[in-house]
Amino acid sequence: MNQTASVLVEVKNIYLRFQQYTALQDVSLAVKRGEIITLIGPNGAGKTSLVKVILGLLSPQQGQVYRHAHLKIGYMPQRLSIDMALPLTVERFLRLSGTSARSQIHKILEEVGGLALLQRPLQQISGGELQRVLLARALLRDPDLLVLDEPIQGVDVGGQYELYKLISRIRNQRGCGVLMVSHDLHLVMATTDHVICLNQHICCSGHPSIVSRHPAYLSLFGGVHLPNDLAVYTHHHHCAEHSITENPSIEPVTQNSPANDANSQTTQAINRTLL
Ligand SMILES: Nc1ncnc2c1ncn2[C@@H]1O[C@H](COP(=O)(O)OP(=O)(O)OP(=O)(O)O)[C@@H](O)[C@H]1O
Repeated sequence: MNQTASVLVEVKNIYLRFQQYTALQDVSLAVKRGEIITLIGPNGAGKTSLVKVILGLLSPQQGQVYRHAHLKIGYMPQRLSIDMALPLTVERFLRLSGTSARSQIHKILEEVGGLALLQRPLQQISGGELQRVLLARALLRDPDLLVLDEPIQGVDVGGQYELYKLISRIRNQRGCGVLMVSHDLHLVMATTDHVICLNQHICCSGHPSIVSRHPAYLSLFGGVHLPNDLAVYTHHHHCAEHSITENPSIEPVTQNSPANDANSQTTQAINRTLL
């Protein structure tokens, strides 16, 4: 079996600088179909910047970005750039992303447990309800890859757990890949396959139970007592556990090769949904 066939996106050896400040150093990762990958790291670690590089919204100074041909991405941004004073129902807001079919909007809102919100004014719904609406918007394109930048913002603790369970259920039912950003590893532990701990570079990565005991993770997020019988994970800076060597169905799209039509359409579609 071709191990690289299910890779949806891959970035290799990314360096990103803002003027003199280096936000990302030698970062590599890949997301496969059916897999949930979580990026964790402290404030300013470069998580959103990395997401934007993957989406094609930021161009790194070095490195390569590959996206599967005709990849459809559903993106849930960290911040909603919309004037909340605008009188906009949830349904109208979802229609702004280009979907006119009412039945489709109903179906997706039902999937995220938000059908009752359909005719509610957007500015009156709670933080947790808004996150479900934003998730619905990301799903409207029937994405191969869901990219969720801090999906639990503004959600209370019980709601956070429910939202992660919902994301996991969506992955199981749709078989899409999920890349999400989180601040709290323990909340996502049960619902993520692979964690990447980022602090400009990749400090450690692997299964959440391993990362949660890794010295680099502990030095960033504070220690817990380790049981003696737990295996110690070997730390690799700049590791790329899903590295691929060759895949004709994966297309390079960064600076050394112009974006093809499908990829530029993806980027345009993402930009449209950013409002
Ligand atoms: N457009 C920009 N111009 C200059 N600096 C930027 C820009 N975007 C991000 N940065 C800087 O890059 C660093 C990484 O920012 P980024 O938003 O990627 O971090 P983050 O890990 O997502 O943080 P948070 O958890 O607080 O959202 C920060 O120091 C930020 O100030």
